[in-house]
Amino acid sequence: MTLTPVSSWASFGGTLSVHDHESAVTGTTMRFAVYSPPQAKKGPVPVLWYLSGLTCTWANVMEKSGLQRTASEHGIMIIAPDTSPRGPDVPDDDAYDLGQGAGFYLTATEAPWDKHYRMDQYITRELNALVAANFPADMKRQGIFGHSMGGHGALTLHFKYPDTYRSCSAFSPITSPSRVPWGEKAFTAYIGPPSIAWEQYDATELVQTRQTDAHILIDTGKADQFLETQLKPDIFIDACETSGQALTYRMHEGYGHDYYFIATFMSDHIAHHAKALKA
Ligand SMILES: N[C@@H](CCC(=O)N[C@@H](CS)C(=O)NCC(=O)O)C(=O)O
Repeated sequence: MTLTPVSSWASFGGTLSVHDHESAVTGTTMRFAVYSPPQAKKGPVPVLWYLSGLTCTWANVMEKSGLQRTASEHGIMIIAPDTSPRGPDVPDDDAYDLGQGAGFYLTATEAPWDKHYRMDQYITRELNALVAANFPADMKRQGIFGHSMGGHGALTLHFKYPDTYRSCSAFSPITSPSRVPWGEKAFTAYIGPPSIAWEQYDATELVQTRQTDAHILIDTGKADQFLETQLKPDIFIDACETSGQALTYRMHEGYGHDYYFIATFMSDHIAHHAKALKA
């Protein structure tokens, strides 16, 4: 698998680089970014995956969250994949919450989405192998976090692959997509009408049977415009209490759904993963 370099910048003693590659899983050219900390010049470092939200690419978190400073201090590599396959031949929708930019980290089974939309397989298998082969990454020490739709992706991939993604956190995640409009719309389009298949992509369902040894950290703003309609923290908090999943869920007065909020708490999240992965 060949990587095509797109851009590269020095940052906090490390390197932020962007790469393209042909994906056998999505059948498209995929783009992702890597922040490699200075410690990676001496040997493999822990890897932290950041899954972005609706409408985003690799760029939002790398340009707006300021993660490079703390990732550099802790010696953590950060990988930011795209949020969907893209291109003129990839099905799309006029709405921002379906199609390109809205892959929901699942494998679509419904036409026309089923040909390219396989973001969970892309991230857990193909991009994982690419990172292992091309970067000084210690693949035995991986964590995962994300925002909104990407927070949902991080939670579900952690519950499904706890031995791969040993630590987990999220900013303003959708925690029960089966019960909210964003999820209902995307799941119906990608995997068909409500069925047992919905449960395997729903963090609130997964935590009931697949609770892990990790301590999950979640931050959400009390002024988030999606709080009551799309995020519904209480459903997930209750499910974690019932199943015994360790969770710290912090609600922050005045903060919204944006990267000003994420930037405020980014260093806490990287420190949380560094501690769990013993960076
Ligand atoms: N722009 C959309 C909302 C999409 C949105 O808020 N996306 C979040 C993730 S769910 C985001 O991170 N947007 C990009 C950014 O803030 O840089 C709308 O019209 O309501």
